[in-house]
Amino acid sequence: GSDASDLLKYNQLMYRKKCVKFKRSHIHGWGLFAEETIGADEMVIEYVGQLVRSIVADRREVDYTKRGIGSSYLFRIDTDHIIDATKCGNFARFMNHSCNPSCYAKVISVDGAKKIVIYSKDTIKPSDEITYDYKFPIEDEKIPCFCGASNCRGTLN
Ligand SMILES: Nc1ncnc2c1ncn2[C@@H]1O[C@H](CN(CC[C@H](N)C(=O)O)CC2CN(Cc3cccs3)C2)[C@@H](O)[C@H]1O
Repeated sequence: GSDASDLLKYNQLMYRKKCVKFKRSHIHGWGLFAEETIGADEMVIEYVGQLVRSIVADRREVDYTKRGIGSSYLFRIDTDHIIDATKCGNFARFMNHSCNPSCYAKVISVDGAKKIVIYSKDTIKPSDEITYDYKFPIEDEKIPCFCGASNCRGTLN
């Protein structure tokens, strides 16, 4: 099933990381870009960070917002768990949102530990920006989306 394939691809990714780097993005600030061709349905990168429970993340979000960091290094895994990449994370935290993304996020279990991995949807060419749909919950205070896709929804939330 997909679990076995997830595990195989995760181990392959740990053995040989995909060549990616962060550069200025046309979408927003810094973005993550492929430096090699990445095939369709490949595991591109893990969204690394601290696994925290929702109540801890809520407290941190208030603190980060007060310190002007904002809350967008927080990645929700499920109703009770969040990955916080604010203090420790990898390049994955530079990925921007797109309404027509090159990748998608998936929660997998590795030895019982939940992890967020980013899979390519289609072939990604060198210097393509690596994006995924943030799937932010709908909010009153809108964040305008600059992904520029023809099917852009106009906002992130
Ligand atoms: N399609 C989009 N349209 C508009 N804005 C976007 C899009 N997609 C990502 N965004 C912004 O990017 C944040 C997600 N960020 C991804 C990387 C970001 N580009 C960066 O340079 O750090 C991480 C958060 C942590 N914050 C630190 C900051 C850096 C500069 C101003 S605040 C940004 C999001 O919360 C958004 O504010």
